[in-house]
Amino acid sequence: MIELKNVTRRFGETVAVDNINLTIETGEVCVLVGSSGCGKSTTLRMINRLLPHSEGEILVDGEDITTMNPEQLRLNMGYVIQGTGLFPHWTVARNIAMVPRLLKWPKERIDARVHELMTLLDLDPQAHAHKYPQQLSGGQAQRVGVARALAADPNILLMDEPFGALDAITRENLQLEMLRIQRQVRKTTVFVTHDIDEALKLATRIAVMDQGRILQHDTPENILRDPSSEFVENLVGKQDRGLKLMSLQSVRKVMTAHRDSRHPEPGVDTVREDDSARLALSIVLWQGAEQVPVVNADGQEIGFVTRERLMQGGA
Ligand SMILES: Nc1ncnc2c1ncn2[C@@H]1O[C@H](COP(=O)(O)OP(=O)(O)OP(=O)(O)O)[C@@H](O)[C@H]1O
Repeated sequence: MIELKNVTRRFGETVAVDNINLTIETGEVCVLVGSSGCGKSTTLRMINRLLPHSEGEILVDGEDITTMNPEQLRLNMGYVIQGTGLFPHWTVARNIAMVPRLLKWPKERIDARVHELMTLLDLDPQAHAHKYPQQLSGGQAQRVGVARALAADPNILLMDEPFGALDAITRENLQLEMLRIQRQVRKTTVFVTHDIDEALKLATRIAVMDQGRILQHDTPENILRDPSSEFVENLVGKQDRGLKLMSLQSVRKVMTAHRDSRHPEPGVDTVREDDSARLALSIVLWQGAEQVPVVNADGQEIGFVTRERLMQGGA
């Protein structure tokens, strides 16, 4: 658990972070979102002591970080930044192995860990382990950055606009990867972005920041349903809130189940039970259909979702 209590950071006259209180529970993904200059990165960098805080207290698992050795603290916190920060003259494998080498793990353990992480991040070890960062695509390099942050199995992951420089498709793929990996490894994560859609997709809870303050700290659903101020309302988008809520809802929640699963009709569009209600709505609207069949991970048809139910869904 990470706790920020009345934390302020000043740069000369500028108050970058203004007396914030924030608790990030173990295993949750807290996304800091807000416009440029609102204090997101400063908040993140105070947590791993890359920046000292001017006032207040920051506790990790109940312990004040100023009483800890900064190097030890950072070894327990993976850090991923935009543009990766990989060492250009080191191979992918060596970049990922950076912290385990610092910790003097035996070579076999390091090799096994590099292999395991590259596989987890969908990077073929045979094809990529011996490449240099400039031989990778932007998306691959960012995956290596995430693998490096996870290498010594830290409890905490700090991610500062990690997907900010990527094209929309690669970005979406990496967001999905992150959700998958998070389900497997459950790191306490603080994630900075200025993209509200990225925040809504990835967060357990979102902290909306403006001018160094936290305006609202709540689940994506509550932020959409009940924005605490006009600023937050504008940030989440007044007009398409209903659609965004549907993106958060799975088909599973709005479907009618068949008594027995069956083979789907050939050639008919289907949705999976963990697809979003928004996708199902898009399909019924596009096809002018009254309902769409729902399949499970094995491709068996297990139910259907109706246009009528979907139209009630975002309310
Ligand atoms: N090293 C520094 N020296 C002086 N002022 C700084 C420094 N770092 C940040 N600031 C100021 O503190 C404020 C918050 O900056 P910060 O980088 O935390 O914002 P941010 O929300 O992460 O912005 P962005 O999304 O553009 O990265 C800004 O006004 C910025 O100019």
